[in-house]
Amino acid sequence: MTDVVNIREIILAALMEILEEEQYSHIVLREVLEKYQYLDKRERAFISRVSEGTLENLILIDYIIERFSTVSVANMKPAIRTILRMSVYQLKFMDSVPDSAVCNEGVKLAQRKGFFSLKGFVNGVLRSVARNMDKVVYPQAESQPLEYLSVTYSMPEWILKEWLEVYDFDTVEKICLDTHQEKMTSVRCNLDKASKEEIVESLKAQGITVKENPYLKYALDIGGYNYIKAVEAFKKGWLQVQDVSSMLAAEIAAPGWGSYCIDVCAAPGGKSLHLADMLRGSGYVEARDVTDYKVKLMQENIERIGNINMSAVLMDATVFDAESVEKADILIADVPCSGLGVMGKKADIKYKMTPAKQTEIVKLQRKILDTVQAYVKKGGVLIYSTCTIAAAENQYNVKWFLENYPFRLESIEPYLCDELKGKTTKAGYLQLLPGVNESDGFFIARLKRID
Ligand SMILES: C[S@@+](CC[C@H](N)C(=O)[O-])C[C@H]1O[C@@H](n2cnc3c(N)ncnc32)[C@H](O)[C@@H]1O
Repeated sequence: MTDVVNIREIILAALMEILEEEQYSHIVLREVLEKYQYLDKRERAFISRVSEGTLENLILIDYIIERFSTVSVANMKPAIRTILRMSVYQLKFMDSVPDSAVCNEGVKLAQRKGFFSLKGFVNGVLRSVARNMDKVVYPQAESQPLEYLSVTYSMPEWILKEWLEVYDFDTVEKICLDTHQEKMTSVRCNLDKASKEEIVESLKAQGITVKENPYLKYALDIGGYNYIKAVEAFKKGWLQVQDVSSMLAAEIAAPGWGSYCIDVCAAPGGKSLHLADMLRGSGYVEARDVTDYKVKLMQENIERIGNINMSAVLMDATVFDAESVEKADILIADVPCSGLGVMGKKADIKYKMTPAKQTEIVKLQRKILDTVQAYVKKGGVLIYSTCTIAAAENQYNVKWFLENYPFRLESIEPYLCDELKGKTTKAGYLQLLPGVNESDGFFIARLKRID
């Protein structure tokens, strides 16, 4: 590596932004890798691995630090806390870096950041961790199930408690484990533009790994590419990056020929584009979102694909629009949510979400539903979806909605493969669980207007 100290300084700065300044990890890390494109592949891989690994395992790392530090992690200076965290990640998970190098670099980093008086503290904690890592006693599943799940998988206890109210221990452990697994990317093939064979061939010609998706014939799982915008099949508009769970939302919406669709929280446009493809030039899709930036993002996608009956519209879903009343055959409310179903892709979500923030999100979801339900025609369908596993945002919101508005749940079994049919699908909704299903965590309900 060209300059190990600088590489670690880059990681420290990125982690500080994410953990101490509330920035989103996927944005910070993308910007860092763009900025340091000139570094060699190994150095960039080191930056990604240490940053992402530290985030994914933060609770476990803090647990280890607490065993060897006289100062609690919460009371440390932010830079010292972050140096210890990223160093302990390397000690625990990276055999390729010698312990002595991790300790020395941690101490040098503290010095470079001006903490001369804390050099001894950093050195002491790191060397104790390095010497005694094998002796750390961890919570056991039998005697301390909550602490065991929390420390082993670095999952906040409040989230686990919510899940354990609804699912058994084994299911919760599968969800937790899945957040640490490397994932392939789901893509939706646009079979009107190219056959699946052509798309697979084009991907393989670029050295990309391709796997069939178990739930939908036109979905593929791909891996081993660097940058999606450089993938030929993507540039030609043959495929969209979209998790299969999100594709299922459009499948369950099942727009008929000529349907008018309104997607009230549409950006970046995955489900809207999917609906437009399904309409095959008939009907129309209005893809709305609340910021200029996001509407532009959708416009870019519309232009790349070309020739579709869809427009991107700037509109706040919490503000009533009289012109939309009873206009939609299909209304998609893929509302903002806590995102606990996509933690495997965005490791910091689990630390940034809190019960108070979740309560605010539920209020926003209900406000959006309250406003947009009137846009559904009589006999039309409202699809309510989220990328979370929280009952408060999913099942309880649907229950609240049915108690207050003239809709009923409708079976979604006609739209699902056998593997996905289960306890609730006849009743009209589906909760996908990462680690149990081969998808993100996602919730979909099909609600039909009855008055
Ligand atoms: C879960 S994402 C939607 C993903 C999208 N449906 C797709 O499939 O690509 C939620 C979206 O809601 C948007 N949003 C948040 N508050 C909103 C509001 N008041 N009105 C409209 N859109 C809003 C966010 O900008 C975000 O793009």
